[in-house]
Formats: sequence, C-alpha cells, structure tokens
Amino acid sequence: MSSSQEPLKRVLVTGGAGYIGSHVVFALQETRRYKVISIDNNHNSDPKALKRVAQIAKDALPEDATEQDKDSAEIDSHSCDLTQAQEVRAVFEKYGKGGIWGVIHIAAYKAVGESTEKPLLYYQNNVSATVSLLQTMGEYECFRFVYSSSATVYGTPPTIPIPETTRLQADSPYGRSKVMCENILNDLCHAEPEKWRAISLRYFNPGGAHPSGLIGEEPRGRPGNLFPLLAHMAVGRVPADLKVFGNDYPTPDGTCVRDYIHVIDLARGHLLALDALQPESKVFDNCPDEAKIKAYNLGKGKGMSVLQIVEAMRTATGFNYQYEIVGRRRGDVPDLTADPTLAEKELGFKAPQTLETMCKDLWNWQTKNPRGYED
Ligand SMILES: O=c1ccn([C@@H]2O[C@H](COP(=O)(O)OP(=O)(O)O[C@H]3O[C@H](CO)[C@H](O)[C@H](O)[C@H]3O)[C@@H](O)[C@H]2O)c(=O)[nH]1
Repeated sequence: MSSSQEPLKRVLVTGGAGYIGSHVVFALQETRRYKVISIDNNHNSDPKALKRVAQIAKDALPEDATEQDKDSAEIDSHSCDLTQAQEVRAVFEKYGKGGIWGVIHIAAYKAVGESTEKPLLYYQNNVSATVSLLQTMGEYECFRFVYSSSATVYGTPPTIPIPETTRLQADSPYGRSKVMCENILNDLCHAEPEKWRAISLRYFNPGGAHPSGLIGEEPRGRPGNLFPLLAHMAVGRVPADLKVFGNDYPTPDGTCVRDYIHVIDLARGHLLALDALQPESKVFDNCPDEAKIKAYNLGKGKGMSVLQIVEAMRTATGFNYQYEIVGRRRGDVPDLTADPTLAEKELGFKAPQTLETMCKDLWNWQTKNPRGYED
C-alpha cells in the first residue's frame, strides 16, 4: 500500500552518516512521511553509509510506490561542518524560511577520555555548534528540535534505575557539553514558549546494527567501546587482548552494568519524539511556564554486566574470548540503568529487541563488512 499523500516533512539530521544517525535516517525513510536532509562532516562517519541507507529504503518501497514515496527514499546529503555557521546557513537557505520542518541534532564528539584532554574542542564542537545551529534555525523559522543527549548527564546517579528527574551532574567535559546543551534548550524554550518545542533523548548504550548488515558502527581506530571492540576482535581486526576494567564494583558479578539498547529501537525513539513535536501532542501539557521542553531516557530498563556482554557475544560469534581483569577505567560508574517508564508512558516508547538480537545483528554487520565501509 502506498503512504498517505500528506506532503513530506523535511527533517534535517545532523550526523546523519554516523552510526546512530544512519539508523535514524533509515527509520525516518521507512515511514515515507519525511524527506531527510543530512548534514555530516564525516569526522567519524563514512558517506557510503548514507548511500547504503538510501539503497535499503529504495529496496523497501512497495510496488505501488508513488513519486512522493520514491522521493522519501532519497537523501539530500550535505558535507558540512556545524562549527561553520555559514555552511549551515547555506543549507537552510536552500529550503527557505519554514522550509525545514524540524531538526534532529545528533552530530557530536563523544569520547569521554578525549574530552578530558581537549575540553575546548568538545565545547566548541558540541556546545558552540549547537548554539549556532539553534540561531540559524530561528532565522529560518524552524522551531522543532530533537536533541541527542546521553545517560552520561547523570554522572554517578544516586538511584538505579535512573528517572529523568535525577539531578544532572556529568563527570567529564563530554558529559558537561550534553548537560550544557540541555540547559541551553531549556532556557530557549522558556524564553520563547510560543515558538520552540524541544525534546532531549538521553541515550543509554546503543548496540547492534540494521538486520540487513548494510549499515553499522564503524569507529575510527581501535574501538574504545565494548560492543564494537568485541566485534573487531572476533573478526580478527584487532588483537584479542580484552581487558575488563574492574571486577570490584558493587554489582552482581563485580563488573560495570550498562543498559544496552538495540540501535533500531533507539532510532525508532526519534520518530516518536518527532510525533511529540506535533501541535496535537499532549507531552508538553504538564511543562511549567508553558515552555515546551522535555527529556526522556531511551533505554531498555535492563542492566547487563560487562561479563554478560562478553558471554552473549561469545554465543553470537563463536569466538572464544579470553580476558584479563585489570584496574577500573577512569570515569566509569558502577551502574547506568534507565528507568524508561516516562518515555513509554508519554511517547509510547518500547525497546523490544533482545541482547541476543543485538549481538546477532552486530555480528552480521561485522562479518559482512570486516573492514567497515571500506569493503
Ligand atoms: O575494553 C573495554 C571496553 C569497555 N569495558 C567496559 O564496558 C562497559 C561499557 O563501556 P563502553 O565504553 O562500551 O560504554 P560506556 O558506558 O563507557 O560509554 C557510553 O556511555 C557514556 C555515558 O556513560 C557515553 O555516552 C559514551 O559515549 C558511551 O559510549 C564499561 O563498564 C567499561 O568499563 C571494558 O571492560 N573493557
């Protein structure tokens, strides 16, 4: 069946070629309700990802697809740096005032360790660029914003699972850049409540890949994060010298607990956030001072330890991981498990994909693309 013929809404996705961005772009295209404009500087992404996304979207079109449906499967992709305001303005100028319906802002630097060494780089790329993007949006009368935040805003949370009402107290420049942007959005939505609608999505730990195996995570250099590291080890891309950072945490097996969520479920959360920015949405009804601003946890609400992840990946890959327990990694906290109740109640968000599916899809991606997008 072809989609209803409401005109496509243009949605700008920053970081559209990245790991999360490419899955979000696909989720948007799958609805055939949006026309995606992507901005990416390809600092930590490959433009081939978007070509593959467009391919998946085209392949998924029904036989009776309309011209508009076909248009929704194409991506208007711009190689552009968010810190260069004039480059961003040129993209908005192309569509004119009111021409872009909303923005999903995902592009950011995200390495906690690097952020402690280069804080200004993180504040410039993550905070200044966000301010400048919001200014340009205002100029072009685009006032709907979905922001890619992170569980890192909670620092070391006092209670598990973590509700959104927890005080924000990030422990690293990266984390603080996310808190700052959430605060800036809050101020903006209070200052101009008649214009702006914004939702921050606090991601927990994404994993997995699109089941087609055409898109997935492709970090530059040796992966620092657990999932891609295990996948690279199993495919023989990096030495299999796994170090588990600490087994003396107050958790069931002593290793850190995280709330791993399939990237497909995470991506679908963005569609629900966009729906919540529509005029008829009720999610802002209980906001103080008429300001239309909300933050939601995107997690499964289920904690998994490092050793549980290693075992799940052993099952998925058949690779016999050997590991050494070493000291704690600086900045790690014992447990980051979401309370996802609010996102479920107000957005209708669910994360049904299992850990097994996450590992299977990651392995499917990695075996089909042992060298990432190079292959
Ligand atoms: O070689 C490794 C790599 C990771 N781990 C452990 O695996 C767990 C998960 O680590 P990741 O690096 O995969 O994920 P983090 O939870 O540290 O980081 C994620 O969550 C952060 C917020 O806490 C930031 O948002 C960050 O960008 C995001 O990747 C941690 O306990 C870590 O100590 C190891 O034991 N060995």
